[in-house]
Amino acid sequence: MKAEDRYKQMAGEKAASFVQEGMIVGLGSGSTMYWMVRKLGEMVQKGLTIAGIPTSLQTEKWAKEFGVPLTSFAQNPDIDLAIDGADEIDPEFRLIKGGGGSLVREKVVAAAAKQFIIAADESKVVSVLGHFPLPVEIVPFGFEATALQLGKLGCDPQVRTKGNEKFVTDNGNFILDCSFSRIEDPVSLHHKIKMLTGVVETGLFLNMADVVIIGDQRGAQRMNMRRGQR
Ligand SMILES: O=C(CO)[C@H](O)[C@H](O)COP(=O)(O)O
Repeated sequence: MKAEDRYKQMAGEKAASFVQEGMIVGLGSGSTMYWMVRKLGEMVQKGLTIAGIPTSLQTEKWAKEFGVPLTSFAQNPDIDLAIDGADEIDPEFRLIKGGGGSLVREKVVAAAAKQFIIAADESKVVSVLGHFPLPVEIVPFGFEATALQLGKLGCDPQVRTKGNEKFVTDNGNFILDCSFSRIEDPVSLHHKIKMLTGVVETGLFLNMADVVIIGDQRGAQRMNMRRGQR
């Protein structure tokens, strides 16, 4: 196994240890979450009673495969704990997410959760957000016009593709990947993008993460948030 995958496994499994008896758990998406969901499956086999709300169809499949019971917002609109991965994490725990294309469901679940934990390998920690192209989910109708408006904010939006086709999210939408290089003011950028007609959601997760667990060569440890920022 590559070092990066081992770090993801360590971080994902450590995040699973935060889950307690009786919790409703938001199950994030991406390869780090594979390990988290797998670990939860083992914990359930040993007697833990929980129910998960998956943030993607892929995560739902993993949960079923590993025997993690699922529930829905209709039955449980309050989530005790959401766990997810990230594409970039800055010192104030601001995130870029959506590399896997599940950002809308991930954000809905995280916003409904009392606590939000991020698990990632060390490569995701950055001093300034923006090197990873910011995913923005948009409705397909008139996406060319939405892309034009987004470009005026200082990026060159690229429609995400899968093979020869446009990538379609679990919500039936498209994703524009927007390279800004350095996002100096994530709050302002998020609001500007959200104001554009046709935009569903941005991959900027601001003031949401409570705990960040990073896997590296020393194991999996909690990252300290830079003080005085929230
Ligand atoms: O935001 C996400 C999916 O939309 C993922 O959490 C993010 O892309 C990290 O993925 P991985 O754990 O595979 O590195």
